Amino acid sequence: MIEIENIKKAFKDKVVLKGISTVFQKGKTNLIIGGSGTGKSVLLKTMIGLIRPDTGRVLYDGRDFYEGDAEVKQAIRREMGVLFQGGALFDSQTVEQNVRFPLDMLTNQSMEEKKERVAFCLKRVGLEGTGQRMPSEISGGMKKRVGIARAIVMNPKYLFCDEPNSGLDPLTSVKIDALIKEITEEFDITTVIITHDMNSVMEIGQHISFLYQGDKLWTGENTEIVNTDVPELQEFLFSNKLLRDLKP
Ligand SMILES: Nc1ncnc2c1ncn2[C@@H]1O[C@H](COP(=O)(O)OP(=O)(O)OP(=O)(O)O)[C@@H](O)[C@H]1O
Repeated sequence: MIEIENIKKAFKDKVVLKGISTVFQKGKTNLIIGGSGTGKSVLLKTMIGLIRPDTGRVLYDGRDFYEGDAEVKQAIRREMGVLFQGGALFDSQTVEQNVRFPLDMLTNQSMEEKKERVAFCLKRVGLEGTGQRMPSEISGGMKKRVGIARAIVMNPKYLFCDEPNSGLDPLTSVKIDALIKEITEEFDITTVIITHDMNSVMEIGQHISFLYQGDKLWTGENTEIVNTDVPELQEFLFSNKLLRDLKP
């Protein structure tokens, strides 16, 4: 579980996060949704330590990420997996080398152990036998799967995904969403996903935080979201025709 409490962040006089509090649950796909420029990426960055919030706390299973000592912070960092937008693969390295990268950087495992772990992760994301291919030889959906394999190779407790469906067609997006949800449940990971894909909201929105201009205006599940009475969320949801047709 990750708890964030009263996270505020401003860049000079531009206030981006106005005091966000929420809880991201273990074994669930926790979505952060909202329109462009509303602070989703900045919030995610404050959670993983790329941007320090001006005030507020981030607690990883009760451990304070910013106020804990250096070892606690280091331990939490090692428990994080991140799926970057676009996959962020190294083009000059094979699929296997890409997935192995965190193990090479952060562990003392033997090459045999690392290869075994990489093979397990590649198999889990449906890419068995592709380790020797180059990123340029595989499709966009496969690249995302490689990114997921790399994000889980260290057996993370916390998984962060920034727009996992960007650049994918609708069918591939559904498959990637389903894979992230399966992995989250199977390995009991606290997964946090930034998205503005309404399909993802309905498919895997087990816990949703809606941001609007740096405030959190709504929290809940996909099953109840269409019943919201928050006007900003209604506007966000029902800009999508499919959902407009479902409007109660
Ligand atoms: N390092 C920075 N310095 C100054 N302003 C920033 C910085 N990072 C983000 N911002 C500003 O913070 C605001 C929120 O940006 P953020 O990237 O979090 O939006 P977002 O909700 O993720 O949007 P999108 O869906 O378009 O990615 C934007 O106005 C952005 O310009």
